[in-house]
Amino acid sequence: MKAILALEDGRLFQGRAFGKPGTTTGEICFNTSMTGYQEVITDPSYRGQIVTMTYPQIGNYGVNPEDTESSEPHVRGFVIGELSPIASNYRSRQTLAEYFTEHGILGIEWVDTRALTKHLRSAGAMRACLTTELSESEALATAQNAPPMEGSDFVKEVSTTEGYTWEQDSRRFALPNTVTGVEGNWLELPPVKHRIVAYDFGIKYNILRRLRQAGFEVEVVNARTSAADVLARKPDGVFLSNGPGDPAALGYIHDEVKQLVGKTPIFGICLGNQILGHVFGGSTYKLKFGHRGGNQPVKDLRTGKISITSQNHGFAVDDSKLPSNIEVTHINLNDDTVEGIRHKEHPVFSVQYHPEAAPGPHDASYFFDEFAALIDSTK
Ligand SMILES: NC(=O)CC[C@H](N)C(=O)O
Repeated sequence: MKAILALEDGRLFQGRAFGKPGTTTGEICFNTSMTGYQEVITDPSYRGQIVTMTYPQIGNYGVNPEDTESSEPHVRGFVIGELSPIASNYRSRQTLAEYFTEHGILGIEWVDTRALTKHLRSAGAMRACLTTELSESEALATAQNAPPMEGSDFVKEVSTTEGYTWEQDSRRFALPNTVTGVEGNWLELPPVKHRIVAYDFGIKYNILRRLRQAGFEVEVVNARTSAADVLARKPDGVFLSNGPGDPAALGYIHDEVKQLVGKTPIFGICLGNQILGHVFGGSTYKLKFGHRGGNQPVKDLRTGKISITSQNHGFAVDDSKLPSNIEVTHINLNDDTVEGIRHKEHPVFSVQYHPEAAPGPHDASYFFDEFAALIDSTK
């Protein structure tokens, strides 16, 4: 079945549909990761977006139940060069096309994703319509009428309704006995040392796994939980998660987090970093085309060390608006944008990128232990 991808500026692409036929709109963005399509598709931060993968062939290792980053896919649509005709891996349970059909997601293959990505890099992020039903002119009009990403609160769609304590089976990380031949070959989890509350703005499973591996018991709460409610639980610290949409549209969250600063140690990732930017009196702005992929170079300004990092963000903290009690600790070497900040008086720090990887490099994974050390230093 034929599919059309129409960009709001009139650029059109045609290809072959897979997954669930229909019509979908969203902000179109590109991800340069070579592997990890399943983690990308299920990352709640992609809510409201049509994602293009620049890696030419996708789907070759299928879909398995262990590599999801949340309970469902969040991309509004998926654009690729070629859907692998073979899904082959010992953990694969279904093909990507079957998974999309089951979850109602429309994909398009046979798109020149290099041309599309170069177009987005020069023209900037924009709205798009992906359809198997509409004509080219109808698809274009639908893209132009879609709501913009600026001002969108998607956190309310993805945050957990009920609070819960993260339970982790250490065997999740094991290679099965059928591969290793060894009974009980799994990663032992350390004993719980700290108890924290994590705000769920669209949290990825691997953040929860990495926090547990660093000795945290994590109580996950809805994005609307008040600061008073969080403090009443007497946590050792508070974590602010990643999440979708425009960080400037979340005033109700900024107001609560503001009341936590100075009361408890805080660590934020991605949307959590942007929320802290607002809480500290600064602001965020939309990047021309965002950072999404597993090869983003970040410099730690305190040590001079460079990490290759996993990223997924379309907004950034404006360093010119940060007050003098906030230190910019990390910058992106591609465009000098803010990648990490720290409060000079209170135990609060955050990074714009993804130390949990999933997918991507593990250079930055030490931040989970740094949060534990920060909590210890304040006790
Ligand atoms: N991964 C995230 O937390 C993304 C944060 C925000 N939605 C952005 O696009 O910049």
